[in-house]
Amino acid sequence: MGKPVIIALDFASKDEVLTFLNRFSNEQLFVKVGMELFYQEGPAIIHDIKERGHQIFLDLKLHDIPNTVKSAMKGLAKLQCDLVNVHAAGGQEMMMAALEGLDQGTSAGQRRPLCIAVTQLTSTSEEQMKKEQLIQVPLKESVLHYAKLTKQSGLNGVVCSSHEAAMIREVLGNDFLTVTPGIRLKEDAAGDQKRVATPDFAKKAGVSYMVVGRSITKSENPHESYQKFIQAWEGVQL
Ligand SMILES: O=C(O)c1cc(=O)[nH]c(=O)n1[C@@H]1O[C@H](COP(=O)(O)O)[C@@H](O)[C@H]1O
Repeated sequence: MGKPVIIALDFASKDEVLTFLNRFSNEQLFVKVGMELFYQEGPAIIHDIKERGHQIFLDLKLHDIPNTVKSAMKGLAKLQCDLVNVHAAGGQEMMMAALEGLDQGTSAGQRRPLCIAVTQLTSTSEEQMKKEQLIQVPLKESVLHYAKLTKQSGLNGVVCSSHEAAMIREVLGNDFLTVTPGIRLKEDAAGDQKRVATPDFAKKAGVSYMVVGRSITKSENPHESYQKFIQAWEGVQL
């Protein structure tokens, strides 16, 4: 596995992204392009980032009828990102359609992007889930249910919080990816995230990749902040 940190490039323009990436000119990063950036800059931004040799998680969280998701994924596969995602709440048929689309859009000799599914957003609390989604089981049970459905659908892993990662690994195996946002150093503000954890907690839980946005991108010294997350991870001996 490469770097354990996926940096969320939640910027509104290509200029801001390039200014940010220039601070890391000698390093190969794993970065995430989400809705904010992709909706402003379109597919061209993927080419710009790939040109610099970084790995890309294209986080568009597809959630629609199976046919629409399949067609969208067929197009997204052509961008040759490393990782893409959907919402598990879209259901098994939709997740299988996503894979079919990715397969169709991947040319011979190219590697199909890995595909993971969001279980419960890390900005969702158990109380909120019960009240707003009318899901009456504990949040961990809901996350595990979605993770099982995701695996049954043939996907490569899930987005969850670090608090559910150990359980998912135990039930679904070490090869099933757990990608966890809501990562903060002790001194960082949680902001809108509800299920947060530190990098050392994440490592002990067996997380595959930590997603970190604002703690790095809004920092006065992003390079130093990035290193802090890497060092905190590497400091934990399992
Ligand atoms: O799929 C995601 O990446 C994602 C899922 C989730 O449950 N929670 C979550 O925060 N994210 C993304 O992870 C990033 C977290 O950013 P920060 O809260 O700034 O570290 C954002 O880009 C979110 O869109």
